[in-house]
Amino acid sequence: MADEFDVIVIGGGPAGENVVDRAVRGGLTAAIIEERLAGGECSYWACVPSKALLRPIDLAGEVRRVPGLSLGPIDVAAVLARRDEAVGNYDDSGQARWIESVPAELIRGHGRLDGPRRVRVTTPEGERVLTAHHAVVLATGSVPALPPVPGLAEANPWTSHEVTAAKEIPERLAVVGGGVVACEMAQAMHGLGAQTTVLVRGDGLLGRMEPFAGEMLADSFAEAGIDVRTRIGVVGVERPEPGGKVTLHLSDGLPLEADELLIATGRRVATHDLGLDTVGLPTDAPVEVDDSLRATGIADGWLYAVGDVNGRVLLTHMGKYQARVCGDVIAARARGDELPGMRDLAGGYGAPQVVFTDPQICAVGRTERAARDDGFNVRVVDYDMGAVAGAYLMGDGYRGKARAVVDEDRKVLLGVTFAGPGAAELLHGATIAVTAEVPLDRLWHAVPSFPTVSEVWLRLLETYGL
Ligand SMILES: Cc1cc2nc3c(=O)[nH]c(=O)nc-3n(C[C@H](O)[C@H](O)[C@H](O)COP(=O)(O)OP(=O)(O)OC[C@H]3O[C@@H](n4cnc5c(N)ncnc54)[C@H](O)[C@@H]3O)c2cc1C
Ligand SMILES: NC(=O)c1ccc[n+]([C@@H]2O[C@H](COP(=O)([O-])OP(=O)(O)OC[C@H]3O[C@@H](n4cnc5c(N)ncnc54)[C@H](O)[C@@H]3O)[C@@H](O)[C@H]2O)c1
Repeated sequence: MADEFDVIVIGGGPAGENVVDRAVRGGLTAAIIEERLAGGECSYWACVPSKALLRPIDLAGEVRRVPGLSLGPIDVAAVLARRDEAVGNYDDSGQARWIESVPAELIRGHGRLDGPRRVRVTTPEGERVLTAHHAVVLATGSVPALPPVPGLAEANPWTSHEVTAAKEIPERLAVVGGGVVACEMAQAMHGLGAQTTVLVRGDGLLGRMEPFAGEMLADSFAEAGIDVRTRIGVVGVERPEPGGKVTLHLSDGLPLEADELLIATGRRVATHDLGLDTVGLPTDAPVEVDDSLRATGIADGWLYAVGDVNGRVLLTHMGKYQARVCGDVIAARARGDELPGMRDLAGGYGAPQVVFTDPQICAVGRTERAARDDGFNVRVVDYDMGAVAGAYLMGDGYRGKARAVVDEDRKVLLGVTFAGPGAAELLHGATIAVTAEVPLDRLWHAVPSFPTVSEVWLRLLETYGL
């Protein structure tokens, strides 16, 4: 006799956990299947450890900007120990207790679809076959992708997994990629003592954001001594001794030697051995969903996908948001409401994101380019954040820049980007303004406190002409 649940979730990361929470709140029974650690990539090998490694570097930057404070050398062992604490020493018993408290059943093992509404789980004790009354939700996340460079796989390079769990800081680190993982981890490893070279295939860092953000970050990296090389490819890799020195052959013809190599060239969805073929879906592509997070092309609509695996936005907070929508939708449909109101709207506005480098790069909504490509009547307003009184008080030589992208037809914000120290906490105001489509003449009455960096909002609106 098969085990039966109202909802079965495959993948116990932040997205999967939030589906279970919402579905159970909606009166359903649920099971969640996890093959590694409950809490997912985010808790152990991504967001949490990376931010634990970056926090001291961020703070050191702040201290350097304020006269009268002195900074001793960073105690690397203490930083790594705090990182270990932040990831619960790779023990998920706290998360497992939380799942029990929902209440939901945590099933440890590898889950795969086995035809409509059925999930086969390989557990340490043997095989279990589960049946879902209402829904199966895929929340299996993503894994690092290695480009097909000769010698690379054999060189056993670091990916985000190894760098966030580093036990030692390499003397010389080569980083391939110019995206968020490359930038954050180059900043962290350099700050902890690695001589760091970043090899970027494109023209600059953070190519999906406003160009000034990547330029400011590249300037800051150069000042700090991080060597950023753009328009360069890796054509071959050699590592004769496992764990020994690694030589990168570059497209400019010059070799680069390093003690460790970090590949940060993006991710692919975790759909390997997930049984997608048993329900007629492609096995190596993101699981396409509609705005209620229901997989498209499935008869009876019992399959959903949330988080990285649907390829919409690879960010924890967006995966959790999708999960809340998805859990509520499943519960509503189970009650017989075939057209529940909940929909993923936020993704369409442009997700908020903070890159935790120095300067912090924060953005929500559309960049100028994306807004123009989408056909909006765009006006761009820029302001030097260093000219705001609150920024001066934050420290000497505060440099920052803000950009607002305005829809001139509706007089609302389409996107906002801030680049500057401590800018992360400015972002949510922008997220509210963009998502709620607050009219600019109404936003004008949201008075920022003096002397905070938030006064940049006032200056942006004045520069616009209000
Ligand atoms: C270095 C790094 C730093 C990041 N920092 C941030 C950040 O600061 N902020 C942010 O918003 N995002 C950040 N991200 C992105 C974030 O980690 C992901 O968007 C997030 O983890 C996605 O959550 P998820 O639940 O979809 O998947 P995951 O967190 O990947 O969890 C999926 C879970 O499913 C399990 N699983 C997979 N297949 C199966 C199976 N067949 N059976 C059973 N279990 C399975 C996996 O073991 C895993 O535990 C970062 C990513 C990286 C790599
Ligand atoms: N603070 C945060 O919010 C945060 C932090 C880390 C990661 N993340 C998320 O995790 C996801 C993965 O991050 P990522 O940095 O791995 O991916 P990414 O897609 O952001 O960046 C990948 C980079 O690698 C480059 N690249 C791709 N293929 C290459 C190749 N063959 N050779 C050389 N360069 C190549 C790309 O041009 C790009 O610069 C992102 O979507 C990101 O949003 C978020």
